Amino acid sequence: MKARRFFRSFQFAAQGIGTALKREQNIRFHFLAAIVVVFTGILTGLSYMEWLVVILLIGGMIALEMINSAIERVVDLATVELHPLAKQSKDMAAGAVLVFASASAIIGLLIFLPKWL
Ligand SMILES: Nc1ncnc2c1ncn2[C@@H]1O[C@H](COP(=O)(O)OP(=O)(O)OP(=O)(O)O)[C@@H](O)[C@H]1O
Repeated sequence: MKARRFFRSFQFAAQGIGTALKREQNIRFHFLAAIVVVFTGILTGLSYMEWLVVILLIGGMIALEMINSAIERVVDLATVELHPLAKQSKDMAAGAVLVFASASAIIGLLIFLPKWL
């Protein structure tokens, strides 16, 4: 019974990923970018620790982008009218994505650049 419940939750989560991929261009872009980064990592040759960091950043970026999309949907569901709190909520969520993306880009450069130069 518990295993069935767990499987159902897993199915819903997979549906969420499918919906995000279908409906959100940003998330498709992040998946594509992740594939490019993994191939570049294989060609460049990363250490065990560097792979751990890269995988963490890729997973974190996609997960955060999905949370951002989820927040946008909840806000749109809560109000169709313009509201300062709706704007703050959407903009903060977008800001969180920007913060993580900037940190990921800097870490990516710190990992890859020394190997290429
Ligand atoms: N209900 C609302 N009330 C006030 N401001 C809003 C509301 N909905 C969106 N905004 C603001 O308007 C701007 C543009 O929002 P818009 O809806 O175009 O994009 P988004 O919903 O943030 O993202 P996406 O384009 O990916 O759907 C953002 O600053 C957002 O915070």
